[in-house]
Amino acid sequence: MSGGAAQGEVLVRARGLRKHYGSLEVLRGVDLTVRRGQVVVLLGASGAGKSTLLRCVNHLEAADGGEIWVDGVPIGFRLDGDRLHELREKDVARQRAEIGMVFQRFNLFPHRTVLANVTEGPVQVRGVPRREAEAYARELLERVGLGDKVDTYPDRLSGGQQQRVAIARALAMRPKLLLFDEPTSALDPELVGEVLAVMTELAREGMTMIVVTHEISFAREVADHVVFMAGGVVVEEGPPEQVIGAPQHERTRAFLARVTA
Ligand SMILES: Nc1ncnc2c1ncn2[C@@H]1O[C@H](COP(=O)(O)OP(=O)(O)OP(=O)(O)O)[C@@H](O)[C@H]1O
Repeated sequence: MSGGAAQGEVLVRARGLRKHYGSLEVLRGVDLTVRRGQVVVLLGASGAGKSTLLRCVNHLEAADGGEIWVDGVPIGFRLDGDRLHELREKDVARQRAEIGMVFQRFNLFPHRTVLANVTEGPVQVRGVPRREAEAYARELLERVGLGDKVDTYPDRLSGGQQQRVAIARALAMRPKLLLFDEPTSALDPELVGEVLAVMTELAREGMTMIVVTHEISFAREVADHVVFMAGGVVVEEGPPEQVIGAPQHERTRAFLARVTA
């Protein structure tokens, strides 16, 4: 989608990432590289570790081993000269503010208008003046096709509209990276397209994105790079025409046959 992005600088680099819950090893040495402007789609069956990987990139989970760097900054640590220090809460909040996340469930504040849902982060986390945050929020809501819904409350919106508010909310922080965790799987089928259209537009504009989805046509048409995970490891990765068009691994073939059936 992003054309020359393959030559872009590395924005996310994970090396040998490990994570376990009790005796369950969820990530067993995962490497991931995302370049600026790239759209990377993570595919894999339920339990493969995709969400956990996203949550490690976004500070929602701490990895047990390995490293992740976002824009040259190690997640969980701050570099001071050549010394690593554990981040303080404030630093973590700042790092997270630069990474937008859109979840399967939209997690909007029900008692706040659409506009207030979008301005909340910039006003409270970043200290952006409300007037400025509101002007930008209106612009973003216009972009996701909800310019006429600013004063509406979330429960008056369809699932697709709520997810588009959630995307505008993630963009309001002016993130350098957007993470999507199955953004369309809670939607009625007829509403999936409107959310994918917004995501496709963002990809065209050069937003760097990691997307966990089972929407194979989105992966085929929009992704620059597809990563197929199973059992906490990356089984196969490459451009969509390779991983989706001509998968090399039996597990990838079986997965694709199942989701496209
Ligand atoms: N907080 C947690 N505590 C215990 N186990 C967890 C926790 N989070 C995830 N798991 C387990 O880790 C495994 C991987 O989960 P993860 O959500 O990363 O997989 P996934 O590939 O995203 O699958 P899904 O599509 O179902 O979300 C699953 O077996 C899940 O039950």
